[in-house]
Amino acid sequence: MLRAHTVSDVRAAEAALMARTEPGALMHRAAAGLAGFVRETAPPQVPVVFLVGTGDNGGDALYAAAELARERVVACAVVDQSQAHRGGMEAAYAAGCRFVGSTHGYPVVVDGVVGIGGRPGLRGPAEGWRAEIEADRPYVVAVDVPSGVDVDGARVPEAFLPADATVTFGTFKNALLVDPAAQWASRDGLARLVDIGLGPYLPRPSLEALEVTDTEMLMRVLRPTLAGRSGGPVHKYTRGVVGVAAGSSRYAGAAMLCVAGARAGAAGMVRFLGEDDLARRVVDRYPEVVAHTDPAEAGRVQAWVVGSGGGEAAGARLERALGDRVPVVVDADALAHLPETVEVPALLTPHAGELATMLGVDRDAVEADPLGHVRTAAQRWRTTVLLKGARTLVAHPDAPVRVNLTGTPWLATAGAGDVLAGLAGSFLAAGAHPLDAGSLAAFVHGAAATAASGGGPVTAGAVAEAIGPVVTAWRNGTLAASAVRDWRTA
Ligand SMILES: NC(=O)C1=CN([C@@H]2O[C@H](COP(=O)(O)OP(=O)(O)OC[C@H]3O[C@@H](n4cnc5c(N)ncnc54)[C@H](O)[C@@H]3O)[C@@H](O)[C@H]2O)[C@@H](O)CC1
Repeated sequence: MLRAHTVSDVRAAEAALMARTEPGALMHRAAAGLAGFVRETAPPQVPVVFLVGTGDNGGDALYAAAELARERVVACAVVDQSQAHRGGMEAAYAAGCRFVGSTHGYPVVVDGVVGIGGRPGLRGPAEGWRAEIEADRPYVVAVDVPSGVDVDGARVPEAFLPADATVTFGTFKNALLVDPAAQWASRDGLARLVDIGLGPYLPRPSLEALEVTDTEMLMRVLRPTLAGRSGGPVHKYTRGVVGVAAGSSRYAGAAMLCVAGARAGAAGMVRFLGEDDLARRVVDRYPEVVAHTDPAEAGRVQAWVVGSGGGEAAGARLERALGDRVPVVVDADALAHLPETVEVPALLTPHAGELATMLGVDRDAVEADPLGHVRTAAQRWRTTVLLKGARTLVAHPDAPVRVNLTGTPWLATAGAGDVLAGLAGSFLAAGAHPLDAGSLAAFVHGAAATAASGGGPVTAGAVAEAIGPVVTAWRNGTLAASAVRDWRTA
């Protein structure tokens, strides 16, 4: 798992580690990692300017500047020379760095104005540098975090310094993984992490993200299928049955796509419950699905998916599903019918607009602070909430929030959410905890979209078709990290 920690947890871990290391050792490790990244990014003939603030973030920048000044032209623009890191300033002078007041003429800018000690926003000369950068468009490398962002909340104020890449130290920070701040931290989607030895001193993370190397959670959900001799015989019922009560005559496609997601996942069987005509069309399309039109005759399921394209029937369907006392995915129209308390293990899957309605706030407020709002909803219903977005979040009231790092902007397409809900339902039916079902579904869904897209437009149906091969590759260890996401920006 990739992990992010809060500022206070990073500071506590740093203090514990510093008590056992030479003074300045951590800063030198950070600076060496930063200098190494700049070296990889820009050839030696490219001059670099370092923006230096008054704290240790500026200290990292100064030592990296000193290291690189032996190889290339390096300048430092310092917020306040009298308050800058003393050892770092001496090293930069001794190495022959130029001291300048502007970023003009430097194709690479390293932003060491503030790191985790910064208050959101920019002040003093940094405001002017921001304007210069906006005009000149140099390549900006942020030190630890882009200066001015809200590091724990991942929100962005009006004034901050967007980066093309970020080099971070010890662990990820929330602002590097969660939008909107994460959008401004790196053009290819993920900050570079430099190990400075904090690992053993870090507590439970604030955020976690599944990676291609994390097959353990997937294997747990596949266990009913792969149990073999120790687990007894395997048949479709032991793998789990997922019930899909989705779609309406108006949104027939939602039923198809939700079933497409459900049948591609871990469950052994899909039951569909819906209107006569729709049930017939689902079976025509997917003959392996068992369809019912009368709720009283729908057999047992291990999990329900309710609401995708559900129209007016969504409320009644949700009530009925909750009455079955099995885990449930509550999607789209059914979210408006949530009871005050949900008594079964549940995964709520709103997008920003639906979450805003659930919480009685504006959609803009959710988009400006998705992490805060998904946490609020998880607490409010004491259940797992999956907030769909470019970086989908899955929050449970008692666990680190999971952020999904797979996918492509092409996945923002009609019907993709229906596929996700069905897929999550199949993992629930196979016995996964809602937090794992949601995180696995988001991971596989994003990876399938990336595979199906190949860098261009993709349909929700094509995403569903790509799920099986992605699960197979993930299980077999042949899923490449570079193949699960495509976040290149223009
Ligand atoms: N905590 C750690 O484990 C490590 C921290 N290191 C570096 O140290 C940084 C944290 O250093 P500090 O605690 O000194 O804090 P920062 O350097 O992030 O910022 C604090 C300084 O910036 C000023 N400031 C605050 N908000 C501002 C704003 N909005 N605009 C302009 N100036 C502002 C403050 O007056 C203070 O002087 C990390 O981000 C990282 O770069 C590294 O040296 C390695 C280890």
